[in-house]
Amino acid sequence: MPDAVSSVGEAYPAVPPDAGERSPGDGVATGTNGHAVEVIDLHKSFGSFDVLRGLNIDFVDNAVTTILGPSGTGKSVLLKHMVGLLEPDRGEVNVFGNNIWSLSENERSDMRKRFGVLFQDGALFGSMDIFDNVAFPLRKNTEMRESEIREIVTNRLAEVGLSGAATKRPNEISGGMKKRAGFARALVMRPDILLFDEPDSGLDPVRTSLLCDLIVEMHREHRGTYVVVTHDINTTRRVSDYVGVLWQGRLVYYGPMEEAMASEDPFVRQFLSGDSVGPLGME
Ligand SMILES: Nc1ncnc2c1ncn2[C@@H]1O[C@H](COP(=O)(O)OP(=O)(O)OP(=O)(O)O)[C@@H](O)[C@H]1O
Repeated sequence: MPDAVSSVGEAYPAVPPDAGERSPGDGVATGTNGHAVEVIDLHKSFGSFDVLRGLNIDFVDNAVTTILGPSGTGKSVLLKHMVGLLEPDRGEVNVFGNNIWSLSENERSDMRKRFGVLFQDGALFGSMDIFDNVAFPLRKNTEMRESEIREIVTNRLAEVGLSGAATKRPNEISGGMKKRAGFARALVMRPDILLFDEPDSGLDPVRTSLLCDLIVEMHREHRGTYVVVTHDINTTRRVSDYVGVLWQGRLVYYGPMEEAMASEDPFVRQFLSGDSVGPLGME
């Protein structure tokens, strides 16, 4: 297993990522330039539908970047490329300076272990209790003794406020608790990069706020590069260091959170205000 902690730097780079036009191979041969993941000219089509159409975005090491965008614009497809579950038609995804698709299958598999993913519904196994769900990645991917696993899982469950739910099955707990259990499981391998696919979906505003606080707290505690896909402006405001807006398979805005909130950019303004009039249409 790769050393999940040492590769992550301590501070945010002062310079935000370059979201301009680039070609594969540009400036990626050496190191990461403070970027955990670099997405370069990414294209992906399904049949005749061009989903990603030359997407460029870099994810700053140790920062929380939120990706906003209308439904169907390719946010989940982007996350799947980042973790190496989808192969680009064109372009590159470099993780800590390595193009995922230049790696051997074994190396790619090791690379995937540097990611944690929190799916919309927590993606818990219904047949296992919460403890076993959280322990699953450790049992599958490591040689750890059961006593070590117990200690780690107990700590992670305490951090997400689920100590009392360890023996419950997923169908015995609420949607918010499932998300927290999914979060504990995503953290258990000490990932360098954590991907959240709409962590707030299906939660009421109070539980959304509590989950956001937890994301911020866990990031402060464990560090790492967090990428949060959401439609929720309150989530964006609460958790983000940087904000990107995706539309029609391209990045149409990128900036630090405070700038995004004050931005006059028409894409950002329309998304933040939920206005039906503006550049973001149904097509
Ligand atoms: N494996 C696939 N095969 C065919 N089409 C796909 C596949 N995966 C995604 N798509 C299509 O790509 C488009 C973008 O999907 P994606 O799930 O990335 O959107 P999204 O921006 O995450 O939307 P939402 O906010 O609604 O979750 C959609 O039209 C979707 O149907």
